[in-house]
Amino acid sequence: MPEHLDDVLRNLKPLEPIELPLLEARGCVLVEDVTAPVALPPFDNSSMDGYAVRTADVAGATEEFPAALTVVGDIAAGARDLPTVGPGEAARIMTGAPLPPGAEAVVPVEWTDGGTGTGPVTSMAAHGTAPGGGSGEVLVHRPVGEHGHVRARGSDIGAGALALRAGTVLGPPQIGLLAAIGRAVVRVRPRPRVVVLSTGSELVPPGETLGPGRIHDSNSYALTAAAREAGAIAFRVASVSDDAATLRATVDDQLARADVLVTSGGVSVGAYDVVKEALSRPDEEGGRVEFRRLAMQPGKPQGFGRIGPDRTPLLALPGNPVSSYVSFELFVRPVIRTLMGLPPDDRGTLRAVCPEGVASSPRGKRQFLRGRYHGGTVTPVGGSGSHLVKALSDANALIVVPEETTSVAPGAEVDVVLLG
Ligand SMILES: Nc1nc2c(c(=O)[nH]1)N[C@H]1C(S)=C(S)[C@@H](COP(=O)(O)OP(=O)(O)OC[C@H]3O[C@@H](n4cnc5c(N)ncnc54)[C@H](O)[C@@H]3O)O[C@H]1N2
Ligand code: MOO
Repeated sequence: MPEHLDDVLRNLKPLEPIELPLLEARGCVLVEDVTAPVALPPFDNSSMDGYAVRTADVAGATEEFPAALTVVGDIAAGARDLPTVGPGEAARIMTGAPLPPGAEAVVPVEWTDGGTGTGPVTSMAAHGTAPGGGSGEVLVHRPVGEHGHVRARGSDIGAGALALRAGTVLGPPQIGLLAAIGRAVVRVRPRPRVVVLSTGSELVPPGETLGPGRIHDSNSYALTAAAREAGAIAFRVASVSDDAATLRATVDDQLARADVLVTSGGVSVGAYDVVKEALSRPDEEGGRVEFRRLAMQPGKPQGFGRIGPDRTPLLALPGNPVSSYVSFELFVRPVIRTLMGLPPDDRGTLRAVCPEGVASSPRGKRQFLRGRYHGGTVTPVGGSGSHLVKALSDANALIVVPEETTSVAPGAEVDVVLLG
């Protein structure tokens, strides 16, 4: 099984970088060092709604003996023409507004009478209802130190400094930083385009009525959702019936928009296993898919190859719903991550106590049982049947039983891979 993953990832290179608008770059890997063209904050500004003052004017101020200052203006965030604050003066100032010339600090409005001539206030009167707030007199009840409640220019990042290093994965805070320094587009590894195609003449899309012997196509939905969750741009193709020529034509058509192709079903040993039939032969460019049986359960039959003019990777997953999902986790997710320039395995394994144990596991096969993990304990859900989609949806983890282990005693520890 690890050998199969090695084969799948061999010679797989991250996609060529492209420029993307910020929000499209979320989750992508940055490929350039980004420096800040401007300082953050770009100017000294107030961290409180209050009054910009000269510290000497309010030294020793108390509620009993307040400092009375003349209000020389009102400074809202975004203000351009700033009043100069001279001795004995103050300017009413809002959070984020530039510190005016002459002022050295800000006293929060709660330390003042807000210009009301009464006692301490808890807020300012709204400019709309009391437009005179930028004039008159204010009584300040407490002193403030130099730079008090002032956010200094460049205190976050200086102009010309490194904001983000190449290789950073762009999460929401990094996207926010890029926006803050004025970057609208960035150079990143793009999301791979993954085309998901299920096969089987029994398949009916959800929303349509089932006829005799028919089932709803669930794999293409689960796999497309999984590909998107892994970071890909995923397209779901309507299921293809068990006809090799139709399947081959569909796959060839889809190559134009695929960085990766994923199929489900048709890889076992039955008479209608058309994926094998359609993709085993070499294509015009010599690309072909190789089919194998791996020592794992679920997910024993697997196909992998590079096809078409661009040698597009194709992973042919088994049709049983749990098998296809587990196969995606083990093989397709690492492909998507590698193409994005991310480390292939982000899930990791942890140890957990399994109070119920595992009664039996096939010798010589690595078994991936579905489990519910909580606080260091994991409980198997639904048994080993690879048709059990409800149990899969109840699970949040895979319990990994190694090849040489044929049972796990109740209360023993097991390896667990947390899902999603
Ligand atoms: N004689 C043998 N039979 C089987 C073997 C074997 O070694 N010898 N292996 C079994 C294992 S293990 C698996 S896994 C499956 C793999 O079969 P295929 O990949 O050929 O898949 P299908 O036969 O097309 O379907 C299997 C099963 O899954 C259902 N299915 C298929 N596609 C979907 C879908 N899109 N949504 C929901 N369900 C789907 C399908 O109806 C079948 O029930 O082979 C075993 N057999
Ligand atoms: O490998 Mo099958 O995938 O065991 O059900």
